[in-house]
Amino acid sequence: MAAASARVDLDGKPIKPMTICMIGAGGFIGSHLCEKVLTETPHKILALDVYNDKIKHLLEGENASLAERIQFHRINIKHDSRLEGLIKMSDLVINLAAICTPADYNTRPLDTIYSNFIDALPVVKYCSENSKRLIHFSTCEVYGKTIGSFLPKDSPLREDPAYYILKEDESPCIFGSIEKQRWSYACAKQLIERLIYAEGAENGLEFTIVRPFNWIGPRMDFIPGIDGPSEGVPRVLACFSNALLRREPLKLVDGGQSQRTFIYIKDAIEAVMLMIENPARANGHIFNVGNPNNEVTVRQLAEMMSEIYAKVSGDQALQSPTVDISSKEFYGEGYDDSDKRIPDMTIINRQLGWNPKTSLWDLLESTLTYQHRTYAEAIKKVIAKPTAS
Ligand SMILES: NC(=O)c1ccc[n+]([C@@H]2O[C@H](COP(=O)([O-])OP(=O)(O)OC[C@H]3O[C@@H](n4cnc5c(N)ncnc54)[C@H](O)[C@@H]3O)[C@@H](O)[C@H]2O)c1
Ligand SMILES: O=c1ccn([C@@H]2O[C@H](COP(=O)(O)OP(=O)(O)O[C@H]3OC[C@@H](O)[C@H](O)[C@H]3O)[C@@H](O)[C@H]2O)c(=O)[nH]1
Repeated sequence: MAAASARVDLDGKPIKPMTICMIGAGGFIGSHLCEKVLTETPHKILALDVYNDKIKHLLEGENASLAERIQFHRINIKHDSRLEGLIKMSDLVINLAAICTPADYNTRPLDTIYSNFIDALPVVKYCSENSKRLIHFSTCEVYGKTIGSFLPKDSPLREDPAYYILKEDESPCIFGSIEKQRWSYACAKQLIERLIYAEGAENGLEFTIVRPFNWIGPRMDFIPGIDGPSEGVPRVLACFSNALLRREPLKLVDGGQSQRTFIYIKDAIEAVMLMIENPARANGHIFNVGNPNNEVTVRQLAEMMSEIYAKVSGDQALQSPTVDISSKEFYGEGYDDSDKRIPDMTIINRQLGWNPKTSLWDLLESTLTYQHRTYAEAIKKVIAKPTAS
């Protein structure tokens, strides 16, 4: 791979091939990161996960030169003595492993807290003790609610970006009360961020923390009843895709008034690659990774997805494409929500010169084309099957 080994970093220095221990490599983000690393760099991957369905095409791929640089280890990091050895064999550790679907935060708060804090502890410890660089995946949810959300509805200050733009080094983390168990995830992620930061300050751990802002694209989560449990509740992209595939109305939680900025997974992966290959610029930093230009309310997202799905599938959109549902009915007791999430891009721009490219319309069009191609036939078969009475 002569071309790949001649690659240089942002400062013109040659990038040495490395071995990356990727924990949670079998998930949505991990699968895209594995693909990118294998196809565009000479690096090797030790891929750790309990599942590998989303990276099977890389492990058994027709392309042997890719498959020989990735080694899958079926490991649950909760209890597996092989973890430290694999970390020791690596130059860089990337930890993606987590329970990260909101339907779990208030219904399985213990699992959520263990997964996002306790289970991440040994990873941080082994990295620190063995002087391994760590890229840890946190979340935009650590910001919680915006300051603006506490102002009166008609306050002109709500229009002032100072009250809603989320900055890594300035914004506070604002969560709801303990009864609102939605925040169990954000709180666990915040504490592991603080621990990693402290390991950096006191023991010299080389770290980068990533705060993803709603990354979406192919292979995200699962379609209930097809490649995941029928009663499971994935994140919004898969919930809405499932409804579109089944020709059912899209459910808007509490009227779909919450706002999100969505970023195409392929844009976001470019940012992670820059972090991987530019340690001098990325170490010691926390990075927002999102697309501030792609903001919509959840209602607008539903309307856009309905329009685009009609175009890619050739089916007419439903007469009433959405239906309102209370958060209590949809998620159960203890749900709460982030009102608005716009990332400030100053730090990632300054350190890595990165900017997202893909518009919301374009990323939904390519993602829904994938969803239709992957699931439409399977859904038709399930719908056609008579149900047992
Ligand atoms: N997708 C997003 O927009 C988003 C947003 C914010 C934060 N994040 C964070 O990014 C990371 C990856 O998210 P994702 O969207 O790819 O989620 P995902 O659920 O698709 O991937 C997580 C992977 O971790 C694995 N895993 C979980 N616990 C494990 C354990 N004990 N041992 C081994 N493997 C384990 C899962 O099997 C899964 O394959 C998570 O830490 C998540 O909190 C993602
Ligand atoms: O069918 C649905 C699903 C979801 N929603 C709403 O859509 C919004 C987005 O929901 P998502 O399931 O994508 O999850 P959220 O954006 O709330 O949280 C996510 O943020 C970043 C990551 O850390 C996690 O992946 C997850 O916590 C929420 O307001 C939710 O209430 C619906 O209105 N209908």
